Amino acid sequence: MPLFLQAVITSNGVLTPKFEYIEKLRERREKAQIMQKSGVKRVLLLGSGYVSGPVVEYLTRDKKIQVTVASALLRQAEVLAAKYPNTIPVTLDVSSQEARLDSLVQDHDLVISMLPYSFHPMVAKHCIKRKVNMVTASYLSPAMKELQSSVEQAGITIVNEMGLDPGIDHMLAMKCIDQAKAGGCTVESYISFCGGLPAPECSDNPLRYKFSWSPYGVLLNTISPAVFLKDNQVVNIPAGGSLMDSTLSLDFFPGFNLEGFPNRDSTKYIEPYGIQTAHTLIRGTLRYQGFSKAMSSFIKLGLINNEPCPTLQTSSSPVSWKALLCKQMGLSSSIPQEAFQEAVYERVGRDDDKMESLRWFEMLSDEPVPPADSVLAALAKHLEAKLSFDKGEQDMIILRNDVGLRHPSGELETKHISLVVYGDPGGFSAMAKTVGYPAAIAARMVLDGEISTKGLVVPMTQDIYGPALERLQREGLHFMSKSTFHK
Ligand SMILES: NC(=O)c1ccc[n+]([C@@H]2O[C@H](COP(=O)([O-])OP(=O)(O)OC[C@H]3O[C@@H](n4cnc5c(N)ncnc54)[C@H](O)[C@@H]3O)[C@@H](O)[C@H]2O)c1
Ligand SMILES: N[C@@H](CCCCN[C@@H](CCC(=O)O)C(=O)O)C(=O)O
Repeated sequence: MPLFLQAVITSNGVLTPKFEYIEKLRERREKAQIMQKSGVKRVLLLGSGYVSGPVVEYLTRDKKIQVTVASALLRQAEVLAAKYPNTIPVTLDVSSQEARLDSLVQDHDLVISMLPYSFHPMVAKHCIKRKVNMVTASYLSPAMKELQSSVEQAGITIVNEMGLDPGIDHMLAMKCIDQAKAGGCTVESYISFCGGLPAPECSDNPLRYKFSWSPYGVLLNTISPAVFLKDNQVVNIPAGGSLMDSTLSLDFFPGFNLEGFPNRDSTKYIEPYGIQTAHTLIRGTLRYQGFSKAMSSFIKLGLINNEPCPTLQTSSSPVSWKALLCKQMGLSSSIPQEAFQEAVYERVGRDDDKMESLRWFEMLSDEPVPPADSVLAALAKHLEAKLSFDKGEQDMIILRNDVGLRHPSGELETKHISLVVYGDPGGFSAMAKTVGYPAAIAARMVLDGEISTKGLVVPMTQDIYGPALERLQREGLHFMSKSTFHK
């Protein structure tokens, strides 16, 4: 085909002759090279998913920052980059193109990894090799901690846990704890719950949930183990699904119908928060009531399983949900529908609501399972298709920290610190704003030398949380604080 007859759909949806498109890309790259020579800072953003938008929006407000958005999904990176100046989309699969990752890292002043968190240690190794600073919104995992001394030796900074939860929760906690200690108080308890939710009017599905961040991550968290401290007792919840049976109803905002369950190992924050005096320390996840009950049927059917599943990997002969569930229960897929439904009913504890939920998700039928590497990845794709936000629908985030403080007078005060944010219809989601802006603010602080500590950094010190919380307020995130006094 002659060159002028070839066309591409560009990120703004316009059919553009291919040579014009290539010309545009060439112009953008040349501009980037000129900018590099004129003191412009170059930021490599890895990942263009749910929460990446505000990162680019915030950074490119400064004309002296150029952002390269790299993603395995080029189209997704293009759509994001097209909205902002000085932003170049590139394709990169970090699992198969490590040399390309390395050369991109070398070519930038700072890397922000918004990839699935299992990739961060690999990215960090290239940042260490190329002495380039890095920011993530993810937990400081054991694999990242192993890199502590190499990060220090390389003389670079890696900021971790700079999102919402973890992120804003830590910053609000530490601001309160530091101020309380300065006033002579002792911290007796810390209870923090955070949830990414649909706005209440968008919650009409059996899970009362819609995805505002990685569906795979949301689902995987439901079988995580958890540890927390309650009245000086360490409580352990084993991995594999008991978490969804450890739900309690929460009424700190009585107008919302909320439940919560513990989130990972809360006790590991006793030391970094400096609250060895606390008898209770719980970090938890918030959902609308009904989530954990509906979710537990997926768990009971063995669907939250991330082991490779070769039968699901091909799209040529798709498996049906009925056949997959039969396999999970050790039944023949030719079993009559009635007997199949009875077996499922038995497996989910003879609960009519759970059956209704499985029917709503079309999982008791011959509906095909999306091709994926594992049963969990297939479920994530299936639910994402059914539980994404429609145009005009809003998500919300709720974050609530309750900090019990004993005053020198003996009086007990509970500080209730809350953040409630709604997504902008047609704009950024609440989750994207509350994860992307903290990460972008940290990136600016590193680029500007405001964060200069070398090694693995978390936002728990006043030099970081002070300016970061102030800047987040300027982005429209309003923190509320109230107190209750007990005799
Ligand atoms: N701290 C918090 O409050 C918080 C909240 C939400 C998300 N997060 C974290 O932020 C990160 C981004 O979250 P998200 O919801 O945008 O995730 P997402 O799944 O929507 O996006 C992931 C991005 O990575 C890209 N990607 C996946 N595999 C890749 C590969 N092999 N090579 C290159 N690109 C690849 C995808 O194309 C996508 O652009 C995740 O690590 C998530 O756990 C933190
Ligand atoms: N706990 C809340 C808020 C979600 C924020 C997601 N944070 C991720 C961070 C994972 C990481 O990147 O290390 C999580 O899994 O908790 C909810 O579930 O609605």
